[in-house]
Amino acid sequence: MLTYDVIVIGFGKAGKTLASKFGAQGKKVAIIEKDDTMYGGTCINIGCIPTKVLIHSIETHHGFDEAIAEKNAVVSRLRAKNFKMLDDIKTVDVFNADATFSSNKVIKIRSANGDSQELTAEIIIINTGSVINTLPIKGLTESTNVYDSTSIQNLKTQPKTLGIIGGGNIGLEFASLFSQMGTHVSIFDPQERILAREEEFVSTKVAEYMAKNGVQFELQSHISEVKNDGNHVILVTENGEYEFDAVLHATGRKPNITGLGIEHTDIKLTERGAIQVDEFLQTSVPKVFAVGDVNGGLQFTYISLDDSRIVWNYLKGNSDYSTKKRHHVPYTIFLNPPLSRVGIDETQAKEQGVNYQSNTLMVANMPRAHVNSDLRGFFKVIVDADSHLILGATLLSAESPELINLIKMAMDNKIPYTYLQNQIFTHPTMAENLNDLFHF
Ligand SMILES: Cc1cc2nc3c(=O)[nH]c(=O)nc-3n(C[C@H](O)[C@H](O)[C@H](O)COP(=O)(O)OP(=O)(O)OC[C@H]3O[C@@H](n4cnc5c(N)ncnc54)[C@H](O)[C@@H]3O)c2cc1C
Ligand SMILES: NC(=O)c1ccc[n+]([C@@H]2O[C@H](COP(=O)([O-])OP(=O)(O)OC[C@H]3O[C@@H](n4cnc5c(N)ncnc54)[C@H](O)[C@@H]3O)[C@@H](O)[C@H]2O)c1
Repeated sequence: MLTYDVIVIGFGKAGKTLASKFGAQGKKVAIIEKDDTMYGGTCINIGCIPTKVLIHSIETHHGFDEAIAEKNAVVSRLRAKNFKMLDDIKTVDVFNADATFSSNKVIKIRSANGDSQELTAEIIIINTGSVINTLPIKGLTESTNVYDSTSIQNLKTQPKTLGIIGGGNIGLEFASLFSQMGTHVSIFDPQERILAREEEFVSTKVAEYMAKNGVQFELQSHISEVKNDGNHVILVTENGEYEFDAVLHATGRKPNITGLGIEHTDIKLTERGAIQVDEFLQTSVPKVFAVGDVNGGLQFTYISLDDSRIVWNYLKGNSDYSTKKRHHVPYTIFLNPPLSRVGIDETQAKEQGVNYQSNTLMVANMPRAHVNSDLRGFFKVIVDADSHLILGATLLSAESPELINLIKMAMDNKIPYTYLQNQIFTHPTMAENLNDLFHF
């Protein structure tokens, strides 16, 4: 049995950050990653980074083959860099093996060649991420030319037509990507409108821009079967049959606990199959933590990173910050133009009975938008009319993924909107429009 100070299962954002920090302090750390194409985790290898390289490449007028090559180059570079970052630390051992709990504090690791050994540590960090939620639709897994968010990134040729099952973050981002390449895309989703959690006019505007790129929406539709006709894929719905060169299914991701041997421990699961944690991400076993997607929280890389901060501080005896104190989590869906959100929107302000004011500014009225020759979108904010604090913002525009972080910072630091109204901003930028946006 090998004894460590800390064992990390999974090379995701939180796990690698903690392994690196403990290693830098001279702690003996084992980090176990079962897949040698996944050093750095989902984000770097099959998630955020490759998808955004593809989007950026296509938006800067590269073709399909070039975009795929660029994506492969970036991913290989970052994967190698991530591996080296930990492998170079003397007290950190990186194992390429499958990890399973034998008991609360003992992990059995098995490498591809069948070798196995047992490891133990007082502190164990579970960072096994999430896996694709494959719906039990007849023929979905058996049909050819049907892809998930990972396999579609390795397509050899650009499909002329693409059907997408699921109009969530992944479905919409791939729809935007492929439609900009000239592929005819159709999105199938049971909901009445895309982005159902956003205000209706946001959904309408996003749908309008996507439709201009040729995206078709098959909403309130239910797929009963997926089948092949030669090389084509047929989606069978109550409204008829639809034929495509390729189909992507993207209907959510679920915490990855398969094969972890949770049944050999006292770790509890939530009703939804995530690892149950407290506000410091500690499981029901003391000093065993679950960080990132596996604990059932928001599935973003920056949440996994924030989880690592909470665990790090907690283990250093600082319990000032916890998930209970995590506020104003922003997000961006990388469409064209991108949609970025933080805080509450007007519908939620009304529901909460807040005395609010709202303001909307159209991108077409912004000088920088004319420089960029992109007049699409709007900025909308909600403020508290009494305290002057910012309650939320929805930005549908170029550069919104950067701008939203500025608004989040103002919200976190309780900076009143009047400050942004009178702040000096460089010109011509999209940020300078915050002056007018906060002018009520
Ligand atoms: C297509 C796509 C696009 C995305 N885009 C964005 C985005 O733009 N922005 C954003 O913030 N988020 C995005 N996300 C979400 C983001 O990627 C995830 O929330 C984040 O990567 C989760 O990280 P994690 O720390 O939970 O673990 P992960 O990075 O998922 O790492 C878990 C690791 O554990 C390994 N593992 C699992 N089980 C075992 C075991 N038993 N033994 C050993 N190793 C094991 C896995 O192989 C994996 O490498 C995207 C996701 C996808 C799929
Ligand atoms: N930009 C980003 O930050 C980013 C990008 C991609 C993914 N992600 C993360 O990855 C997670 C997973 O993304 P996702 O798009 O798979 O999940 P999601 O939860 O965002 O969307 C799932 C979609 O599938 C639809 N759906 C459910 N059942 C269906 C059915 N039978 N037929 C057709 N559609 C059906 C839902 O209505 C929903 O629109 C996201 O929740 C997000 O946290 C983030």
